[in-house]
Amino acid sequence: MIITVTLNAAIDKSLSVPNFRLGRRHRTVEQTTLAGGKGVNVARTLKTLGQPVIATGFAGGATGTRIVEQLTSESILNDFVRIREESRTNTAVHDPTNGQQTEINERGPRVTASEVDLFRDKLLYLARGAAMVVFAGSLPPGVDPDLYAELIRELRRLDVVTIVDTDGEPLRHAVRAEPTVVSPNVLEAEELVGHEFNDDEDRTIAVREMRQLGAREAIMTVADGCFAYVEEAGEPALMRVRIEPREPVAAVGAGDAFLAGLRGGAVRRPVGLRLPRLRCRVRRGVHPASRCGTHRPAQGRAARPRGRRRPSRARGRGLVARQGDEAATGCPSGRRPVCLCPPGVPVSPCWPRGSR
Ligand SMILES: O=P(O)(O)OC[C@@]1(O)O[C@H](CO)[C@@H](O)[C@@H]1O
Repeated sequence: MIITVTLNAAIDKSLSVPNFRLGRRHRTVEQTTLAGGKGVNVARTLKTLGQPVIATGFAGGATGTRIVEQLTSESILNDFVRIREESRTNTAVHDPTNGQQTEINERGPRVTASEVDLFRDKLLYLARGAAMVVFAGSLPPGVDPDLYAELIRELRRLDVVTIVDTDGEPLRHAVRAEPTVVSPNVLEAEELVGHEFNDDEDRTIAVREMRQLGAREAIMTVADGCFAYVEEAGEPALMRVRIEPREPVAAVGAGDAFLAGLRGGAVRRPVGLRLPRLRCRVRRGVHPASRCGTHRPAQGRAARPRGRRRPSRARGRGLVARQGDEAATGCPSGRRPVCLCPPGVPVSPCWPRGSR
């Protein structure tokens, strides 16, 4: 189970306004409203990918009720703390003539100390059945900027993976609490490390710096993918992942969907939080026998003699290929891989021993 935390949930209003100009009156040609906030968007994508997920956070007033009802109508499990003040509405204006988007986010409701206490209790209770908690988005007024950091420390004690995507002071505190992954966008990352990035070298240095600040892994999203410093079989690995450009459906929440896809793939794998090797420029190549050319099994596990394997959570859940699964793995050499591909990706072919 993955839990997503959205302390400043919103109704996202997206307006399509051709030839949008400041200081003028416009009429929309299209408009949509959707329950949002970064954690809610992550939950929606995880649900679409078939991952068990619960969305939590604060929801207040009629807008809060609307957020909860909309999530429920989308069959997204949710358990929000109801607060006295009204949840916010965020507005994005999209101009189809030039593709530009202008976003205006409200600050959100004032949350009281007792409402924060209720949330803390709820999260720590839910986390007992969770593999991962994703903290995403801004904090509403009244919430201590240290809250994410405090919860990350608590969750580390429960052995729960923590992912943080926020900005400003909450991000600075959170990264020092040693989360498993920190995942800001470029602007948020520049603010965190304290300098601007002019080229890819600066961006690569930045993900390394974020790791030095405390995060075990750092992933910085950019327009065409991400820069990442992650653990590969226990070793740190720097990666530049490029994603093929696609026709955008909506610009709001693209980074949240990216994070959900990446983490949804990682949660089922027993060790580390590996990036799928899709279109990665990595230090080591992909084995030529690879049918899909993108995946390989966990190193060491396939080579360990039978009977001496450490039990893994994923294997216990029957999520990885085992001895005798030739038909499933399509392994040409007869060696059985332990496939750690992300869900939804065909089972990886064999990665012979010692070929790395
Ligand atoms: O004000 P925050 O919490 O930083 O961001 C909120 C927000 O802009 O982020 C999402 C897109 O990433 C939207 O659903 C939402 O309105």
